[in-house]
Amino acid sequence: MNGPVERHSDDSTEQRMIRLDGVSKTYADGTVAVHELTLDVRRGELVVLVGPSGCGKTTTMKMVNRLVEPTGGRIFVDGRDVTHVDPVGLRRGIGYVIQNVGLFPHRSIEDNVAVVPELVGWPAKRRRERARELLELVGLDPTTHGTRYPHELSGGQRQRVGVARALAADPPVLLMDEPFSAVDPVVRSQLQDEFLRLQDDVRKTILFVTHDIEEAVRLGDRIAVFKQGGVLEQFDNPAAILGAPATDFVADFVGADRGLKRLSVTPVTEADLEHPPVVNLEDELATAGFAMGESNWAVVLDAEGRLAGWVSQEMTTTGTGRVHDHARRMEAWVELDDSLKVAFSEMLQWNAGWIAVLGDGDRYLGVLTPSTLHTALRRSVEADLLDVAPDEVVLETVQDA
Ligand SMILES: Nc1ncnc2c1ncn2[C@@H]1O[C@H](COP(=O)(O)OP(=O)(O)OP(=O)(O)O)[C@@H](O)[C@H]1O
Repeated sequence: MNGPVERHSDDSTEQRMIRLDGVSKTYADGTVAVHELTLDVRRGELVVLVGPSGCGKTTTMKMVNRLVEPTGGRIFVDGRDVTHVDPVGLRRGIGYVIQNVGLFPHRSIEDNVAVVPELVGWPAKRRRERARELLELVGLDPTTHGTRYPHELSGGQRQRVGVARALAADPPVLLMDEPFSAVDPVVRSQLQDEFLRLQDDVRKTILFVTHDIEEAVRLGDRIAVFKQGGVLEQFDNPAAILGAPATDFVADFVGADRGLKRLSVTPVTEADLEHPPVVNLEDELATAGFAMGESNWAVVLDAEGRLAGWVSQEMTTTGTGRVHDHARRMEAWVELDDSLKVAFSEMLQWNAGWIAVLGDGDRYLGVLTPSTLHTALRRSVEADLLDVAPDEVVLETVQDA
């Protein structure tokens, strides 16, 4: 394996919202929590810090809002060196979400969300409107939940309030420290989905800490993998972390099943698709049978090129009339850019030997089979290893070996 890598592209100064420049932290007792860390987060990007317990993730994050003072190096937020600015003012411009949220127990949910706007002197009406708007944004009903107290909500709902509170003053930067780890796996997965949708809307610059590689892969635009002593082992996009771990430590950390994890970060592309015969709903069965040639089945489209179903060669030889009298509906489909994981679970759910791939609002593009799905996965792994585009990869097959 190669040594640690740090890949950057498009790194103009305006692009960088958070920059750590050779930052270190040695605690008073001599513990080296972070060692000369250089790392940046681009505007609107979500970077996940991941690594085993005690590797310095939380320390790194807390140095950005100065809850911990670095012992070396410099930190920039939006181009400004924040190492020596007033920490209280700094923190007002940086949203902070932590595990177990830390809501004020004797304040209503609405008031909890409005804490920062209150601190910075917004009038009551504006605070209330903002709180209600944010509760809605994170999937809570302001009328039902806004007047309740923290203990009257579920753990997942409290985490949502934590996110709403962090967004209240519309800070450009969010720091999130294991925000979803105190809830059960099902709620956690829901919160992650909602959070991704929310981030699509609000596009904040986010530094996110977790010790869970699955969460990192799901949420991160880029992932920084740390090992003990706050040493950065690899900083790259999820596909590259899974497909081409830079060190043995990263390979161990992401796990032997990284090929499977990779399914969730590899999108279906047009190059992966097969193109079986296609017939039209209005075709005569005989014409359709002829168009199928040697194939046992064909995809059926309507007049606008949308997926209508499928028809078998046998139906065309035993039946009469037109395709639409015999075609079967096709329930198993995905959209272009869905992940291979979504495609694979769709195949399993419908027990289907192939699934249709649609793009551009319902337009049929081709099909994906278990074998093309496997090829797509191998191609994306090879592409990362060779650092080329996926369609430039020539895969060896067992027959070639
Ligand atoms: N206030 C402190 N004084 C001394 N050592 C500390 C202090 N805070 C953290 N440490 C030590 O610094 C190292 C990094 O801690 P940190 O909390 O940053 O790790 P982490 O990666 O966030 O861990 P976890 O995943 O368990 O939260 C650990 O060895 C920890 O014991």
